[in-house]
Amino acid sequence: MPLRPRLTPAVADVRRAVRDTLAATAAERAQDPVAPSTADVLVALSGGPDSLALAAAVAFEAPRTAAGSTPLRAGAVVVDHGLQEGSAEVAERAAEQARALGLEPVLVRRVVVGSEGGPEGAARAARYAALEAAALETGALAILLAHTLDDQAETVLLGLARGSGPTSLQGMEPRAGLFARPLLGVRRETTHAFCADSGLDAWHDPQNRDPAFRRVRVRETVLPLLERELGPGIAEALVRTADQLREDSEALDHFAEEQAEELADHAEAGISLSVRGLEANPAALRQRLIRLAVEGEFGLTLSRRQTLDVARLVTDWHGQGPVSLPGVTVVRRGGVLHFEAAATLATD
Ligand SMILES: Nc1ncnc2c1ncn2[C@@H]1O[C@H](COP(=O)(O)OP(=O)(O)OP(=O)(O)O)[C@@H](O)[C@H]1O
Repeated sequence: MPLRPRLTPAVADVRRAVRDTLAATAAERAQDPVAPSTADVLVALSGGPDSLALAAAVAFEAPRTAAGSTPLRAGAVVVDHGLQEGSAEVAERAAEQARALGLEPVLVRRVVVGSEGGPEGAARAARYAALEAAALETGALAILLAHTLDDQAETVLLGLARGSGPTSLQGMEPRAGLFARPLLGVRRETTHAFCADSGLDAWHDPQNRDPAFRRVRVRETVLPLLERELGPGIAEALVRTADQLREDSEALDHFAEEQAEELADHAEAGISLSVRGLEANPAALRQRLIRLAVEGEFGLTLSRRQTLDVARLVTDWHGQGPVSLPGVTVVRRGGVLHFEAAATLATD
């Protein structure tokens, strides 16, 4: 299937969207040109229209992106979750399409999906682990995911419906560690038009239409209803809100990290924070300081409820006992909050 794309508006839009990410990766590669690698970027390809359009745009743009004195090399990874009948054939077909587009190497990785975090969460965890392993194997500096503006808008709306805080409402990050999402500014209809214009025959995951999933109902019913009732541009508006929240949230994270350096004391048993320092901070910073302490010291991510339980040792102090978190105990003693490994306290 040699790709002879017409340069339609959709093809131009998707190609343009990948250029910045590829240029950033090329600059990174040029810093370390002798590092052993077989690919510089990997496209995470499910075979669906979004990731197929991404794969085709990257296949076109990568050889035109200079990484020092050589062009950028792009490969692909297809993860076979082994959950649906015929999944191996779907994965192999996607891999064939990637090879035909000129991506190299193209890896197919079969994963075993556990049960922790529900079926979707477990599949996602297995997929991300396989993608990271593929990057390690090939020496790739970035894994490109094909989430679109519509995916982002759905994520924000789902977060609003759950009453989430800014961390969820800011949606998916354009870059997080190895993972990059170059299509977050591109509408799904554009990736679909890209495939049609380029003669690419995408796979349509039946789960993407199954109304048992909240996300599918948001996509197929809720967002179209909002657009009808409130006017077009709702998806873009939701993403603008998410972008503003991300900016504010990043600023608060930055201030909290600065404060943590002043307020935190590291001891053998764990970490402690001065109550007076926590009191002097507004709630948003106090909660971040608590989360930072627990995450930095014990690698535990606190829910909002757990964070507020700990914060009450500061804001609603009446001599109450310790707060128990998974593997961590938080106790207030002498004007200080002590975060200690649960086992340490038990043997005191
Ligand atoms: N089986 C897979 N193998 C490799 N990458 C995947 C796989 N499933 C999803 N991804 C990557 O994660 C992104 C988001 O996945 P998600 O399931 O939310 O979207 P999707 O509906 O599968 O999108 P697409 O239209 O690309 O299939 C995909 O765009 C793709 O880049």
